[in-house]
Amino acid sequence: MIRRLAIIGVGLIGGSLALSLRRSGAVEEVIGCGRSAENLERAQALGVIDRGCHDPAEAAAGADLVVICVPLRAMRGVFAALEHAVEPGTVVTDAGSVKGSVVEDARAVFGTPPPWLVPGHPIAGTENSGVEAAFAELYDRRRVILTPTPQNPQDAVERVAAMWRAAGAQVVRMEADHHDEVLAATSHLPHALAYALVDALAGWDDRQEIFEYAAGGFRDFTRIASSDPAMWRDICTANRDHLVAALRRYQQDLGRLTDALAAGDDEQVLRVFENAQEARAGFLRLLEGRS
Ligand SMILES: NC(=O)c1ccc[n+]([C@@H]2O[C@H](COP(=O)([O-])OP(=O)(O)OC[C@H]3O[C@@H](n4cnc5c(N)ncnc54)[C@H](O)[C@@H]3O)[C@@H](O)[C@H]2O)c1
Ligand SMILES: O=C(O)C(=O)C[C@]1(C(=O)O)C=C[C@@H](O)C=C1
Repeated sequence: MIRRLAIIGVGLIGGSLALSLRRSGAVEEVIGCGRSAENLERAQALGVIDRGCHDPAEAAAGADLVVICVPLRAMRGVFAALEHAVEPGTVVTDAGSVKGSVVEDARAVFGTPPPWLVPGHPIAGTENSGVEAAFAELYDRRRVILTPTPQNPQDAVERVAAMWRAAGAQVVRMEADHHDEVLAATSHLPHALAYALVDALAGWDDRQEIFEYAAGGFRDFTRIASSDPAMWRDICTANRDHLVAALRRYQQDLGRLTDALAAGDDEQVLRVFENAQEARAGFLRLLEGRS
């Protein structure tokens, strides 16, 4: 049971966490921290938080768990605000989509990452932002990756893991750089490709006609290009090296497919499509296996 939970950044991710913990009866009181009074009032009206404030230090006072759910660019400022505010026994975690940059931010503010800060990342989300988009089921059977630092005591890591399990998620641990390499391929690359595709087509001369006759395939492929551009700028630049490597590798594969098509190598084109279909079926089985 969490007596007092502080959510810094009450949007899709933080709001959904509060709702899922309320659903399971795992939290007594939720304090929300944000910049705009209007958003905090909305969060309170939606039953996401019990009360709000603007200062992370005030939100953290007396909390047993603090979860930082702000865009990556705001992470360092929140750490600075928490520096002298975290009381003994309080554990802090975050939901940032890149973990190496969060540890770097912690080093920049604290020197050594503090024992009470356990970095984490829920692998769940949607293309919608803000507290209005939050829902209690977001983390059901989804993975949460924790990337503990050498400074973290075991009980702090376990406290964060127990919170995510109470929210419905399955928790795994990983080294931060490995996390960033894997997520570059499965999350950051697809987002970059979706944005790039829609941006490219929007710039073609006959764009009116292109969008006029696009349907389900185009909508499914590009859903994630509706995500918040600033948030994704932060994610892609925070994971620049791994994302650039993934993009270059993908460009090579796309180049080979382009060559096969241009050369009339229909067998090769079919091989690529068959491999992809089989691999995606395996991915869907993996997802179903978790439900
Ligand atoms: N959206 C996703 O699919 C997803 C999935 C997993 C993790 N994440 C990560 O979770 C974090 C939050 O993403 P989200 O989708 O909930 O975004 P969001 O825009 O829905 O919510 C972020 C909230 O933080 C607030 N905020 C910004 N700067 C702040 C500051 N300095 N102090 C306090 N509040 C501040 C914003 O006003 C907003 O209410 C990001 O770091 C993102 O990388 C996102
Ligand atoms: O489903 C979506 O819309 C998402 O973008 C969720 C998604 C992803 O799967 O890439 C996005 C960012 C995260 O850090 C984790 C999950």
